Amino acid sequence: MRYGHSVEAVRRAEGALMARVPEGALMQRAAAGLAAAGADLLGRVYGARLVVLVGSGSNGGDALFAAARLLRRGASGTAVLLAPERAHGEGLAAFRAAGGRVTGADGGAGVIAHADLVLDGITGIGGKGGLRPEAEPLARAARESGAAVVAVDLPSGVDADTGEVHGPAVHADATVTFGTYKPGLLIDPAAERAGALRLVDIGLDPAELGTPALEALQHADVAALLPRPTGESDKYRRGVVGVAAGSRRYPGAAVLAVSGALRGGAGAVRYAGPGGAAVLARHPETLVSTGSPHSAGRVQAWVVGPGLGDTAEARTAVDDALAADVPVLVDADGLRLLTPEAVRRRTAPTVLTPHAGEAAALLGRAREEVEAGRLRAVRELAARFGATVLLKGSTTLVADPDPERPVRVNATGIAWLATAGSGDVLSGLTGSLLAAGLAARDAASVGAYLHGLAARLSEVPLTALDLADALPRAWRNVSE
Ligand SMILES: NC(=O)C1=CN([C@@H]2O[C@H](COP(=O)(O)OP(=O)(O)OC[C@H]3O[C@@H](n4cnc5c(N)ncnc54)[C@H](O)[C@@H]3O)[C@@H](O)[C@H]2O)[C@@H](O)CC1
Ligand SMILES: [K+]
Repeated sequence: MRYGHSVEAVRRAEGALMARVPEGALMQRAAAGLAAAGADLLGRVYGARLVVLVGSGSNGGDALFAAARLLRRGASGTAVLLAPERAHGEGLAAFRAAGGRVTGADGGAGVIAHADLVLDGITGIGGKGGLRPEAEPLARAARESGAAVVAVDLPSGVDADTGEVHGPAVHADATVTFGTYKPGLLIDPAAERAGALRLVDIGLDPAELGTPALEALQHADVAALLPRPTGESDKYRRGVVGVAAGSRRYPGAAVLAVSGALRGGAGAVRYAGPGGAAVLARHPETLVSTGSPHSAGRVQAWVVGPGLGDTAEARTAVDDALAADVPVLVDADGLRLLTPEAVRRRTAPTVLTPHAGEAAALLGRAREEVEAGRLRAVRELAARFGATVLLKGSTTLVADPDPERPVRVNATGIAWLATAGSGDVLSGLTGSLLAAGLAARDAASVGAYLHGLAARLSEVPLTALDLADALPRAWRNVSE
């Protein structure tokens, strides 16, 4: 598992550790890790040209000490001081002693143009708001130069706790972060500014960090959660997933949701609705009925919504599924037929899987607002509906109705997933994991993980059916 902790938690753990170690020791650990990452990126340190962007806090101190280490290995460097009177004194002294030159913000763009490596030490976890006006041209110059841009702890200008970006921010090729990941490094739009992530252990005590704000499953976590048949399993004990999707108008959604469901580990898939003929043509193993979920027979979880349309039958399908005392996943058209009260009344878990536009409609807000503040939106939806909410996007988030539990973030997705029907496959897959017995947030986060991985393992441009076909490869990939 990869964890992200809030700034408050980091400050608390750092404070406790600082009381136990000699003054300056943490900054030296940070600087050593940062210098090592810089050296790896450069390949050859001797003769490399460095530029250090230095703000007024300890983030600049880290950058200056790291640069001093690289200068002692034969690099040359210039520090661009954004607040000359407030730059980290000891860091600056070490940098000068190692032969570093110093300039003001005005001289920055010129040196950046010839740099091999730019260290962004403008702000870290102490930063508020976007970059200040004097820093903006430097961030732009860094991005336009051929230099590798390494953010120190965080790309300056992004919000560490939420992943929001208020105004201009540094765009890094890599970020070297200290002690623990910060939520902003894992959630878009900030995550996209961070580039490749590298975590440097500075000795923070996990007990002092406390419960993370965010967690991201890794291969081993997913492998441990995947349902596996045992010697005693039969198809019913493995779980039956019901799919109420598709309509006369959109029969394809039925086929795609069933495709995902067949690859999610349940023992059998029941389909209920008007798309049965199309489903059987592609998946003869499906148990098909034409009525609503109520008359479809026993299942351990329902998936309702993809391609349902907004007819009376669609409404009945959603109401029927919600009335069943089993986990229910509601997606796409189904989301438009929901009320928070109907979801809150349920005792079995409910999973909602909106994309940003659907989430915006549920919250009564603009889509851009949801995209800019994904963490806030997913938490708010989970609280309002008392449901597990999977907010789709480049960094998919899964929030539990219990606000104390960390939000899960999935980073396996790729841009090619934005293709028609891809969400239908995800619904079927996640519903199948629910039917196989996974808890709601595990089913949602494992579903998102496998779905993204399947995309990575597919030929591109990919189609939704390719994704379903690639799921066994994703399954194998995490299990190996
Ligand atoms: N506290 C610790 O024990 C350690 C801290 N470390 C580093 O210290 C950083 C935190 O240091 P600080 O608390 O000094 O905070 P920062 O260095 O992140 O920034 C705070 C300073 O920036 C100014 N500032 C705030 N928003 C700004 C903006 N938008 N534009 C320009 N300036 C802005 C503030 O006035 C303040 O002077 C971490 O991110 C990490 O890099 C590391 O050295 C490891 C140890
Ligand atoms: K930074």
